[in-house]
This record gives sequence, C-alpha cells and structure tokens, in this order.
Amino acid sequence: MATPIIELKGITKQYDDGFVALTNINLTIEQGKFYSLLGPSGSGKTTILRIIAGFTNATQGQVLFNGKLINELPPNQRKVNTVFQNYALFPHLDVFDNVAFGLTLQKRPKKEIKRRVLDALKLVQLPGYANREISELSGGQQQRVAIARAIVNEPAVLLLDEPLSALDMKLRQDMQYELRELQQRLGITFIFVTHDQEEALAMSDEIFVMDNGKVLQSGTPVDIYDEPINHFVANFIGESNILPGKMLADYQVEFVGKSFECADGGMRANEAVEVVLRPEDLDITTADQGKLVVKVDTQLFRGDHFEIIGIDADGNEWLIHSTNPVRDGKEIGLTFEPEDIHVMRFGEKEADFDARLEQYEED
Ligand SMILES: Nc1ncnc2c1ncn2[C@@H]1O[C@H](COP(=O)(O)OP(=O)(O)OP(=O)(O)O)[C@@H](O)[C@H]1O
Repeated sequence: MATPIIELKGITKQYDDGFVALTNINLTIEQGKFYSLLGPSGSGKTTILRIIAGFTNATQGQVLFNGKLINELPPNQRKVNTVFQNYALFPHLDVFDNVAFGLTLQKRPKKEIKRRVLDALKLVQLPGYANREISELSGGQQQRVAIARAIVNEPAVLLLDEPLSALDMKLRQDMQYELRELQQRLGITFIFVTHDQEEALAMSDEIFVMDNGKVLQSGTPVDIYDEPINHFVANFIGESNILPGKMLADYQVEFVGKSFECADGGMRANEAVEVVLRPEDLDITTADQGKLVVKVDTQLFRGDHFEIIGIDADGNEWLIHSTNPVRDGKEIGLTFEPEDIHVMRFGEKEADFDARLEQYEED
C-alpha cells in the first residue's frame, strides 16, 4: 500500500476544562478517497478535523502527513483546507475577492490569481459569478463559493465540516452528487463530517462511525450497513430490528425462543448476543408459512414502500418494509434467509470482529 496521506495514531484530546473529547483515535486516510466521519452531535468529529487542520493540538498521539510527523506544523503550512458549516465568507467582499483571499495574502501575481480563481469558480459551476456580492447568492451558491475558496489553494486534502447542513433537502441531495463528482474530478482526498447517515452512505468510499470520542467502526458504506459491529452502529445506520439472542453453535442462533440458521460463527456456545434483521430483508408470507408470525399493528406509506409495524407473540415490535399494504390486525408470516441475520457480540473489538467475519461469513 502507498504511504497514507494522513494517519492519526493514538490521538487523545483533552480540552482545557478537562473534558476528554477523543480517546485513542487511529485513522488511516489514503490519497484520493472520500471519507466521512459520521456520528451524533458531540462525538468528536469536528475535533478530529481541527487536529488534522492544526487549529488545535492533540493531547497525545501523532498526526502524520505523507508519513511525516506534523503535530507542530502551523495550519498555513499544512496542505489542507477547511470548508466550514457556516461557510465563513466575507460579506463585504465579492465572490472573486472571497475566493482570491488566500492567494492575495500569499502575494501571488495578479494574473495567476485571476486564472486560479476563475478556474475554481468553473469547477464549482459558478462561472460568471465573480463580481456578485455574497448577499446576492442563494445558500447553495454560497456553499459553492466556500468550496471554491478552499480548492483554489490546491490542497491535498479538503476537510468539510457539515457543509450541507444549512441547505434544504432537495438542494442537499443535489450538492451530494456535486461534491462526490467534484472529489472524483479533482482526485484529492475529502474528509467530510456529518451526523446524517444517509449522506455518509451515499457519498463515501469509507466511513468512520464515531460515538463518544471513539471510532467504533470503519469500512465501506456497504460493509458498515450489512455488518454493523454493535447495537449503536446498527441503530445509527439505517433502520433495523435488534433482538437479544443466544448463539447455540456456529451458524445456529436462537432468538424469540426459536432456533435459526445464520451465517455467523466464532462465538462461545450459549453466548448471549444481539441479532440484527433489516426491515427490507423481511419478506411477508402467510402466517402458516412464516419463520415468525406477527400481527400487523400500524403501517405508513413512504412513497416507494410501506413501513409496517408488526408485533410478535412475545410483544417484540418488528419493522418491515413491503411494496404492498397489509390489513391492520392481520397475522402475517415473516421469512428471511440465513445471511439476512447478522449476529453481534457484546463489546467485540473491531479487529476481532473483522477477523471473525472473514473466517465465518461468505458473500
Ligand atoms: N474548546 C472546547 N473546550 C471544551 N470542550 C469542547 C471544546 N470544543 C469541543 N468540546 C467538546 O468536545 C466534544 C466533541 O465536540 P466536537 O465539536 O468535536 O463534536 P462533533 O461530533 O463535531 O459535534 P457536532 O456535530 O455537534 O459539531 C463535545 O462534547 C464538545 O462540547
């Protein structure tokens, strides 16, 4: 593997008031990929960006850039630029001067500044906007100016701190495509902070799921969605049915009082576990043909599917996605395949989890 562009090794951050915002963070960021730091508010995402940008120092640990230690390097000497949530544009300067700001400070030749600013505006699809005032732009256009201002410096890594959170839903979705496309066109590394799981799943090559100052799991969107490491990740990413269970033997798990074939193994016999079934993996059949029987409690039409809540004999709620509606109060059977069952151990470390999946699960 080529040298990663950024590595965080054993990073801990304790703020001056004693609060520990990050604990033993280890991240590897490769050149040219789109990464997301995903987690709830306060989980430490922005703190990681600030440490990479050099706006704050780690209390412990190493920050490496192309294999070189940069803990002490000031922000303006790092090949990293940040796009902030509130854009941080200068309202008294027009679009051109906002984008040119950093280059003007560096006293670059006028001709070069002009060329680079106009190129950057073209890249974010705002050609012809150079002389507009910031107040004359929509939220989405201001967002693009902020991105142009960051990429005009030709950073190796672009840090984006919830850059879409101020936009309405439709524009947000458009900008997701645009950002992903821009990242691919520029070929530079993006590290994108968000608490929106759909955004992270849609855009990223790799996601780091964070909670409470720790990275709980890292992987591709598909891996994290299909194989969450624990209850928090299963619940935070996508919708899921999570039930207590017991591992009877390799490939055999018990939940709701019944034994089911599954695709997981490598646990102790009779170990208490949690079982995840995604709502879209549950198929509806007649009550006598189901692996499980639930009584339909409520359902909501979601446009492309119905979201059905069913209750089983033990009182567990089941979330089911179906393309067809079902009558309220009706008893229905649920079927699923062994590989639709995902079994999680309590407190398993990511490396052990990955090794176990590799050994026991087949595609
Ligand atoms: N300067 C500071 N001094 C003390 N605590 C801080 C400071 N900055 C951040 N924190 C705390 O560190 C924790 C992590 O903050 P951070 O901003 O990194 O989280 P986040 O995941 O980016 O959250 P959000 O999505 O709300 O921006 C929070 O509990 C926050 O209150």
